[in-house]
Amino acid sequence: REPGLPPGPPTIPLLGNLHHFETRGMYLKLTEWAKMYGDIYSLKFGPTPSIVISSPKLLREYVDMHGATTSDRPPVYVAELVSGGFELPLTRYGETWRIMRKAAHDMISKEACNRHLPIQRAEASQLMFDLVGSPQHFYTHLYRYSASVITSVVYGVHCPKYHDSFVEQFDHFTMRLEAALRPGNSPPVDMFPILKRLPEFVAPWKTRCKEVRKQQREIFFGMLDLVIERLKNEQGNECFMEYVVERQKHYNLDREMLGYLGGSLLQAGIDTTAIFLQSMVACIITHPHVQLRAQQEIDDVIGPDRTPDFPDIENLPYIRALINEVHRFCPVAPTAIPHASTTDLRLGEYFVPKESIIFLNTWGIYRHEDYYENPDVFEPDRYVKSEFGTKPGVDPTGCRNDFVFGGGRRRCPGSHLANNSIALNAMNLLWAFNFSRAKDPVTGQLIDVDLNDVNKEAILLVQKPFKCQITPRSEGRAKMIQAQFEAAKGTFQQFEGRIISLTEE
Ligand code: HEM
Repeated sequence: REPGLPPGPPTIPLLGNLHHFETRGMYLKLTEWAKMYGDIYSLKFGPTPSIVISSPKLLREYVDMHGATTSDRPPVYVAELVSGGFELPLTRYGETWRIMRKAAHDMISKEACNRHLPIQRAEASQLMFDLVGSPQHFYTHLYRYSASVITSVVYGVHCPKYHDSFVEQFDHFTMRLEAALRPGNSPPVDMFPILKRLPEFVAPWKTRCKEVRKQQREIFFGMLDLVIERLKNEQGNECFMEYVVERQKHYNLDREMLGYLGGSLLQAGIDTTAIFLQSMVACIITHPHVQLRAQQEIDDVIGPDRTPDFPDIENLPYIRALINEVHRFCPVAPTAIPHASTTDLRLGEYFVPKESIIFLNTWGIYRHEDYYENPDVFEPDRYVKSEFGTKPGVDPTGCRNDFVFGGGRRRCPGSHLANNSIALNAMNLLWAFNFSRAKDPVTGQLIDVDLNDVNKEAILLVQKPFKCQITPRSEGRAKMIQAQFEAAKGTFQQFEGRIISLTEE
């Protein structure tokens, strides 16, 4: 470890800290080290220095306020093999990133998101309708919801079902992509670039990347061509990709960027929102007192005679607290996406060289005992008692409720779209249904759900599949859901285009 770097776990020659780095459940290891070495500490991945930031105050000082110098991404060779550096979340900080980010911003900024409310409302009606019909398939219903909102907004295509459809194919493709990119599934090429020269017959990870690249391009460019064709035939439906295709010159986007722009939004927007909703259901089942209080609030403010709508969230402080607590307790991206420095940095008493990796330890921040009372307990009430859920007397500098969306200039541009989806569905689901533990059909025993039982292999924080019972709160509510879904069909019509299959030429 070079002098000037923050302290950290002892290193060994050549590997640095690589030998005891845990890729499974990495956020837990990063947080364990934060408890030992402090809110900023350093690690060495081979020759590459990295720092880990684990407090609101330092995140603000060192990332949010140093946006110009901390917004790069570390090079990830496997990601370059797959998408040639064009996938927006992993694109290096430079002209390509700027062009693509600007276009994405024009579609999903806070103001632009108002245009997407009708389709989100219609999709949320279908989600409730699907849950009334086959509650046991809630996993795929939530995923379909999330996918269809993104495909409608980005490509103008509604996805009415999960099975045997684009949605299912995309879900499976995402698993293959994640397996190709997962740290640990390829040797540490970024630290030891000589490994890039390994021929394919001794490097099966290269073959995997090539295959995933082919499939990804089929999806991304297939969807793009669908939009171009629709425009040619004057059958446009005012989706985002039509808008940018028509202004391709204005944005300075070439075909490669266009393909990956839409694709990046698919990739970044679908899983994340679906995972949040799954985690929310798990938190509700495991905390019946929270469900009761949330339903009580909804009943008092909205009543049984209408379904909730976007503006209602302003009058539902407990539902807002519940959402914040789910983000805190089950952060979808527990280590965000690593940033990298583009210049040497002086951070307080430390010196961090150019091209260091910067980890935003979201999990560690949300479980920080100096900020949160009993951080390992799920308790939405903390956000009712204080704006940032923090304990009394905490200095609120840097505190916010959206650490889960990252920070600085790379902060998630989809947070407004995601927040609208999350708020509407949280209100709808609690208005419409009772959630409880499922019964084992053989023993009749209630099946426990363990919030700590997450898929440690995954990059995002995903609950392992769990069972639960979802029942409409009354016959009247089920009927209202049916009527609302019928009414939503008018909105879907606009987005009812042909959707290509991955296997189609
Ligand atoms: C609950 C839902 C979501 C969560 C938790 C989430 C979280 C994140 C995080 C942590 C990052 C990295 C931020 C950083 O580097 O500091 C990110 C980046 C990104 N997200 Fe999201 N996201 C969500 C939904 C969405 C949606 C709905 C979209 C688009 C439709 C989206 C598009 C993106 C894009 C394009 C990036 C890359 C930004 C860049 O590198 O400049 N996300 N997201």
